Amino acid sequence: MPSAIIEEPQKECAQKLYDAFHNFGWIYLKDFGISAEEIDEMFAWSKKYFDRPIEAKMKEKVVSTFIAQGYTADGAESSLKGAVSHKECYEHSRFVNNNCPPPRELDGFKEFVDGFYTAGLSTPLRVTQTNANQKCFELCKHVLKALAIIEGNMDPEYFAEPMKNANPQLRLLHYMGIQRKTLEAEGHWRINPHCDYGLCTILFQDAVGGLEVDPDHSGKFLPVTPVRGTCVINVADLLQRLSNNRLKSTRHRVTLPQMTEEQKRTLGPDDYLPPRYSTAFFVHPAPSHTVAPILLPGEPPSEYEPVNAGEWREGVTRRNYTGAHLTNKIIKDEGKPLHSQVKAL
Ligand SMILES: O=C(O)CCC(=O)C(=O)O
Ligand SMILES: [Fe+2]
Repeated sequence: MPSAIIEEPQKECAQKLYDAFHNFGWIYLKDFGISAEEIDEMFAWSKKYFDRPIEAKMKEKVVSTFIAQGYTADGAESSLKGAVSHKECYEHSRFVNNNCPPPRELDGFKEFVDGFYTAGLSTPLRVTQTNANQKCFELCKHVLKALAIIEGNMDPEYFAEPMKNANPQLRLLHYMGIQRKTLEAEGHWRINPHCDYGLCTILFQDAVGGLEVDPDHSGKFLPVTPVRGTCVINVADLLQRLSNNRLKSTRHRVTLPQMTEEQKRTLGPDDYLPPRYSTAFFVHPAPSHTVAPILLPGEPPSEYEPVNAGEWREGVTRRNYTGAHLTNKIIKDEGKPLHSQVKAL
């Protein structure tokens, strides 16, 4: 039973958020404390990171599915057999970042991306300035609290403990400039249709477009048109399991943006689409946390078994990186489970 008294305005806001997640699976959020300029800064850092030579980035590639941290080259990760996702990305972790470019490579980058996690920690890790990226971790905690207030009569503080040692994953994405005909070919995407596999995802996109969602899993994808100064939040697999399908994991993909004939004519030489930048913040609970479905009174047993969050995450990461369909098997699986490396905060 809820252990705290929730004020009406807070409850009303939580209800709106919950209804949007329940009915659509994803939302746009505005006025959430991160300005459009701060989001621009995020993409400016991304651009600096990806503009470096491929040899430098490959030295920092992801080498373990337990600590999926570092660089992933074009084509090295795909969650769909037979699909090619034309993107490169950089994953940053809250705790272990051995594959982060050193200051001599990219001065200031580590401090910037580290900052996604540091707000709100009551330890020496806490920093006094508050910038956009620190607010991401705070934002995800607020969103989860709002959902807990409404969902299945949960304790509003339900997520406080699993988020304390949580290791959400920050992912900077760069979709290289690409010919239109490549993306029009069967099985080619900027990112193939998939569901995220944490609790939920906070996503920032630039103005290029191409993100689409299929919340009903019916194959009918709708464009998520970029709106400056907003972020998009979508439900992911663990929240679907936890809520016993009351919240549905949102299927999504990135492909050709919707374009008028005029826009197609002005694409430039050889029909190249401009590059696209986005940043995802995948909200995962602490690896030791068990995610078990919450049943409403009288509900029949769930189709979902309880899962350990760390094993779940590692299992999906392994599938995405080492599927037989991928030629670039970069994972050596030599890492130790993350929770055994995390020092007590
Ligand atoms: O780039 C985007 O807009 C979506 C990225 C995404 O879905 C992912 O990385 O899981
Ligand atoms: Fe995704």
